[in-house]
Amino acid sequence: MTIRAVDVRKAYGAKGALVEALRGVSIEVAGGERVALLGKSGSGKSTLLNLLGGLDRPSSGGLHVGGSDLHRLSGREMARFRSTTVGFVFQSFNLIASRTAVENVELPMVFTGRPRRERLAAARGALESVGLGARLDHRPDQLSGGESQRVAVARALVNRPRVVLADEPTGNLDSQTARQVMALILDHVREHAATLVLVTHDEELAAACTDRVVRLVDGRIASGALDRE
Ligand SMILES: Nc1ncnc2c1ncn2[C@@H]1O[C@H](COP(=O)(O)OP(=O)(O)OP(=O)(O)O)[C@@H](O)[C@H]1O
Repeated sequence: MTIRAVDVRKAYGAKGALVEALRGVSIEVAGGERVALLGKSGSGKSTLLNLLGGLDRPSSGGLHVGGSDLHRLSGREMARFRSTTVGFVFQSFNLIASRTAVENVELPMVFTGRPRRERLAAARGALESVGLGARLDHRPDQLSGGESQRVAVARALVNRPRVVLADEPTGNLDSQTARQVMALILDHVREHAATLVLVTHDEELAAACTDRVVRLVDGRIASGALDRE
């Protein structure tokens, strides 16, 4: 699924204390392509990723993912787009503390209308596929960091998203666990010809796991916006 941002700007805060996180970003990522977003802290990487996944809205500019013009969607349509099309993985896992592993993975399926029994079976299957079949009923505080991130990956991928957006997914993991987590994400991307945008500080990870590196500097793209660059 193709992702396209056209002259996207994003400012936070009110007049007088305005932070311009993105200052006119245009980028295209082809269906099935894997792109890394690199840049210094504060350069706008997470802001851009959140806009591409419909977690936030731009101040101006166009965002097109597959056939959807994200900037035109209602809140309800946006929630549907996120749950059916996008899988998010965050550095800090973002699991729901009061829910078990299986309940966390079930959550994105609630919007699909599948019956609960089927959702739970799919959640169990997804956890088994990331090697957590023995941790189904554990809550996040009963899991290690690596296990938590594998639950988060199972949750992100359970609806078979055509777009995977990962924000420093291995930032809190040791190198061996980091490799396992990246392998799970990359296997999904390959198997489903999904589009991957990976935010990272790690040049080596970017080179090993993606087809193209896009660099952000102060809210603008410095290089890599087009695949011929
Ligand atoms: N919700 C917010 N409210 C106000 N300012 C924000 C908000 N989110 C981000 N910013 C500001 O926007 C700019 C870009 O932030 P962003 O998180 O996109 O950068 P980043 O490149 O992902 O950084 P890091 O590598 O540290 O995660 C920063 O100056 C940040 O302080």
